[in-house]
Amino acid sequence: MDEEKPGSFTAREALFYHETIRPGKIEIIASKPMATQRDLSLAYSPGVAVPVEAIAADPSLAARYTARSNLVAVISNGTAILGLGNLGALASKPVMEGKAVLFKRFADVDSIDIELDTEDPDKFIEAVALMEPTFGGINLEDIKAPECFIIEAALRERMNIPIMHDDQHGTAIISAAGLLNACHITGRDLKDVKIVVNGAGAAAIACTALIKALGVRHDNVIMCDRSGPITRDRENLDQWKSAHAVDTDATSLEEALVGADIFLGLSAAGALRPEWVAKMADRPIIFAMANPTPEIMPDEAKAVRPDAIIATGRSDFPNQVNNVLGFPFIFRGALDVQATAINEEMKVAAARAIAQLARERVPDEVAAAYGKNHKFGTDYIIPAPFDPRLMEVVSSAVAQAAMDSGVAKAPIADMDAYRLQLKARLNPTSSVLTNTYEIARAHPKRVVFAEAEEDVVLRAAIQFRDFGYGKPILVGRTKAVADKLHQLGADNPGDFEIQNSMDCPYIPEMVDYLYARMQRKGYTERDVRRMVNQERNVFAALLVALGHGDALISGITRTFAQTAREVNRVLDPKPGAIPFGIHMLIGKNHTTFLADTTINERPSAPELAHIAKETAAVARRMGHEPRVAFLSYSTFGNPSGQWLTNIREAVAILDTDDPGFEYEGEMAPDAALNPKVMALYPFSRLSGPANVLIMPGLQSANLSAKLLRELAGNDTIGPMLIGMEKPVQIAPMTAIAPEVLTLAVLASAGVVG
Ligand SMILES: NC(=O)C1=CN([C@@H]2O[C@H](COP(=O)(O)OP(=O)(O)OC[C@H]3O[C@@H](n4cnc5c(N)ncnc54)[C@H](OP(=O)(O)O)[C@@H]3O)[C@@H](O)[C@H]2O)C=CC1
Ligand SMILES: CC(=O)C(=O)O
Ligand SMILES: [Mg+2]
Repeated sequence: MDEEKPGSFTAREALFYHETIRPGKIEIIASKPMATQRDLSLAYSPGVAVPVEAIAADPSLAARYTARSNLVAVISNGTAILGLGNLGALASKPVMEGKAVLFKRFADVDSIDIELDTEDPDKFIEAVALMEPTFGGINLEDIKAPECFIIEAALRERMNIPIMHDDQHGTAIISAAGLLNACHITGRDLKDVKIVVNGAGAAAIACTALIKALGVRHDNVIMCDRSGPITRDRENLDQWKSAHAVDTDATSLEEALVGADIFLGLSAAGALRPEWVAKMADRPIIFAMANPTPEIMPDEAKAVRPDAIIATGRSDFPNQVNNVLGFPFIFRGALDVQATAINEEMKVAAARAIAQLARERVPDEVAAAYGKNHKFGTDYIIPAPFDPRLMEVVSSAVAQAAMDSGVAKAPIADMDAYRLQLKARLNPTSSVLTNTYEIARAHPKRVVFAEAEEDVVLRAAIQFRDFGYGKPILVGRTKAVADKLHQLGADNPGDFEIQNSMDCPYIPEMVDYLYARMQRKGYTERDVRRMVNQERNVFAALLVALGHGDALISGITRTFAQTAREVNRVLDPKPGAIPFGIHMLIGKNHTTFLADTTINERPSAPELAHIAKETAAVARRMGHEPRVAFLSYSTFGNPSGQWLTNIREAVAILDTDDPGFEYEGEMAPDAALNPKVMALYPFSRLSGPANVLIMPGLQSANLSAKLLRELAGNDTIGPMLIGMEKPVQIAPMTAIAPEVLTLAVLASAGVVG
């Protein structure tokens, strides 16, 4: 590979990536504790004998007591590594490790690579078949044709778990999805299109079979291999190639391409020349899918045919048609229903689900990951691999098709619940917030977005409306906001309520209201009028104060302190309340509330007690039974120190108030969170690890929230502002649209505020 690859990486960087941290790309992590003698006894001898005997008596229990049902082998012999050819089993290992990582990253499927050093299909088949007890599924990879067809067919016959040769069927599903969409965009009907397929190996044969099953006519497809078009009169064709032979006068790829609508390349780097592309039909569709270097580079094709839709297998160009969009999600769905096979119905369902997804609005996580706004069209015919919706949409479609076609051993009873579970599987935040989203949807409120001219805010507001969480009220210059709504592709942009302080009918009542509050603080009516007209947070807060909106979200364009100051001119704390902030930390298996992370520098004992009660109430509203720990560097007086008094007094206040939840303190984080350390304090009133942590001061609180996010990889929501008379949320200036949306939904659902 060249040393410099424009816009992406050098060969040295690729080697460094593979070498650094630890060699390779995977490691195995235990899913159970293995810290004590007891853990050892349970996990290994003698405890392990119990599940052994249970599985011997009932093999289906392997799904319950072992990792098998979520474990897929990626198996190759290295005879067709990407488009690099037969470089042997060992050399294929980086690709197979990579596929294993993609299984985990995109669909939470555990996966291990296996490289078999044989080109003999019989030996390969025997080796894989013997591994059936180990795996819930087998993903065959980079095995050349025609051996791959023999191997896959034999294994499907012999084994009772899903087997898929990814280069055949994964690729076929994705390219079919891309093709459906490219034809839709160019106004073509599959039954009329003329296609040239270059390559007649594993991927090409399977892709061609699938598009024919979807309606492309046999005689409209010319397949070429290294010797040119595969015609009926060619000799020595194997059964897989001859199945796609046609009668044609074309004697070369170049001739076959004259007037063709579509080029499907599954062959080798540079196999397609620009001058041949020039002879294709109007608005040609070019899928140059050879990896790592396509049959033609997109800029070369565009130079001769600016009207073309171009896709490659690579992630550094638009339209990545690559089986990574398929295999993780196809196996996820197949494993979840314990499918005995991956059949045609499941493949077609996956292809249609992927094609449909590309036509829907792209969420902001994806726009943020790719640094651009994908919109269905020439440069976006297929979803991007980091699109978090893929798992929910594709896996559920595959699972449903497996059930409908009778290959599911464990059908799913509640598909809606399964979809939610899929969504939560990669993103624990979404499961933690499911309730909140439902509450917001059930009682939609009017939320004022104070900074609607900002892209992130406007995207959040659009989704707030489109997902049915409530009615956004957009504050900004009317034309600027309206233009942005068009730019961002909002549906029915005219339906949004835009409030502009320059022409707002509520200005007189706003000025009266604010003047009454500020006249004895040294402000003239004119000062107040200017403030209402010029300070968007003041104007937005006034909309809420006067009942023209129910909640307020701001924070993107000013610091937290400044935004809070402006809002405070208009809105007061709730009677008797102390405003403070909560960060919610979401890990894979825990949700923790941390307070006050935002406002009170050294809270007094009554303030700490108040913060504890309010935070416990928020935790409960979000579905968590609160166990509150007042944190300190000291656990029950050890070591002693001068800063403990107000924490102890706060605990004493709760003792008197009997607040109806568990609390304890003062304690260090390990005594609050680690069961073994907790056991040293049997008198502690916490029945389990704390999930609400009341911090002794702002320094430690704010630092902890940020450290836990940066170093421990927790997802963080917040700060969530508590204690204002109307729900107000102030997003961090660095927030992206999904974070703004979450805060808006939390405010609207009345869960915080
Ligand atoms: N984007 C994606 O997701 C995927 C892309 N691919 C790519 O598809 C290609 C083929 O992979 P796979 O099917 O697994 O491999 P195979 O070894 O099974 O097949 C290779 C095929 O390509 C043909 N071929 C090679 N060079 C040329 C050429 N210059 N002109 C015409 N045909 C040629 C071979 O012809 P012959 O039969 O005459 O030897 C053979 O039919 C690879 O580049 C691979 O990276 C594969 C899977 C997924
Ligand atoms: C993507 C893939 O599987 C290949 O190129 O072989
Ligand atoms: Mg492959």
